[in-house]
Amino acid sequence: MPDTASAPVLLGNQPGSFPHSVLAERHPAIIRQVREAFPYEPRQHRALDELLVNCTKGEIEPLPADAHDRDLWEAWGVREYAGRSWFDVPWLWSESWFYRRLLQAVGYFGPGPWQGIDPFRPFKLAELDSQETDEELAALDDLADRSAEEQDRALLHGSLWGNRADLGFRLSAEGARTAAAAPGLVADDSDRLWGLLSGAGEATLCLVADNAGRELVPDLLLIAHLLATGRIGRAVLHVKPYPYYVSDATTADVVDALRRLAGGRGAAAAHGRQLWSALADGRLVLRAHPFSSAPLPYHEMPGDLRAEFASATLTIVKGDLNYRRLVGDRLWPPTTDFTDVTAYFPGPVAALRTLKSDVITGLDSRMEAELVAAEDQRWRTSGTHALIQVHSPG
Ligand SMILES: O=P(O)(O)OC[C@H]1O[C@](O)(CO)[C@@H](O)[C@@H]1O
Repeated sequence: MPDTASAPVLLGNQPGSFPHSVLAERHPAIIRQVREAFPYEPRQHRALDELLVNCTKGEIEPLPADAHDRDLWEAWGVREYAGRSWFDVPWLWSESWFYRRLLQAVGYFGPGPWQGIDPFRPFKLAELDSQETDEELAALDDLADRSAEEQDRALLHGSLWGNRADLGFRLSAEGARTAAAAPGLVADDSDRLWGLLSGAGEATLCLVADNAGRELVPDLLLIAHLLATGRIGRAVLHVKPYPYYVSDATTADVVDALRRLAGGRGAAAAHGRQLWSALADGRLVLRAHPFSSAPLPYHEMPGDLRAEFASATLTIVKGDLNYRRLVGDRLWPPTTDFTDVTAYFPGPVAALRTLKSDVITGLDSRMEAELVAAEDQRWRTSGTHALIQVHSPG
C-alpha cells in the first residue's frame, strides 16, 4: 500500500469533529428515542441511565461473565480497550460497542421477556409504512416500458440513493440536508459493475446490506431485477445478526420488506413474489454472519467470510459504515487509490454509498477541488453525495 498505511485511524476525541459529535450527542439522543418508544421496566431504565453516563463519561468495561459473546468481544478489542474512555479508542469500535451495550441494557439478548425485541423496530416500521415508500413502489409500474439500460440504471441508482435515508443519521443536526452545489455522484464505476454482471446466468452476487426500510426495499428490487434478467443466477444477502446502528437490516427486516412488497400492487407485488420463491428454491440466500456487526474493518474478516466473498462473481457493499469497514476507518487523502485500499479483498467488490462520514478514497483531484470549493468539507458528511466504486482484481 503506497501512502495508505500512514493515514490516521479516526477517533472520537476531537471536540467539534463529526466522530466526537456522534459519541457525545447522537448516542445520548438514540438512548432517549429508544426509551421513549418502549414501555420499558425499571431495570431497563436503570440500565439505560447507566449506559448514558458510561458512554459519555465512563470507561469501556468487559461484558458480563455470562454474556454469550463475551469471548468474541474480548478478541475483537475489549481485552485491549477495557479501562479506556470511549473517546480514545477507534471511533468505529466505540460505535459498535454502543449498539452492543444498548441491546444489553434493554434485555435484547435475554434470557427474559424482552429477549429479541428490537429497540429500533418502531422507527423501521414507520419508514416502511410511509407514503414515500408507497410512491417509490408505485414508480416501478412505469419502469417496465423503459429500455433494459434504463431499467438497470434506475434500479442501481434506487439502491444507491436508498442509502441516504438512514434513521440514525436523522437523529442529529448533521442530518439536516441542504441541496448539493457540486455533483451528486462523485465517482461512478457503474460501467465496470455492469461489465462484471454481464449475464451468463450463473453469476453469484453477494450483497452486504446496510439499512432496512427505504434502503433494503430497493436493494431487494435490484436483486429481483438481476435474477429476472439473468445477470445473476444466485444472490447471497448479508444482514446483521442483531439490531445495529439504528436502522441496519436484520432477517426480521427482510421479512417485513418482503411482506410489504408481496402485499402491494403491480410490479412491486410481482417482485415480492419472485423474491419469496427465490428464497424457497435457494436462488436467494440470507446470511447473518457475526462479523457483520464486528467493530473491525473487513481487512480482518474471518476465513469463512473471506471464502464466501472469494467465490462470488461480485460483492456489493452498501452504505457508509460498510464503506468505512471496507477501506479502513481512516482519514485518507481523498485521492488515495480505492484499488490500493481494497487490494486485500478476496474478489471483485463494488461500494455503493452516500457520503456520511469523513472517510473517502478514490476521488480525482479535480472532483475533490470542486467539492471543497462548493462546500468546504461539508460534502464528506452531508449525505447529499454518493459514489459507485469498483475494484476487480486481475
Ligand atoms: O447507514 P450508513 O450509510 O451505514 O451510515 C451510518 C453512518 O452513521 C454514522 O456512523 C454515524 O453514526 C456514520 O458516520 C455512518 O457511517
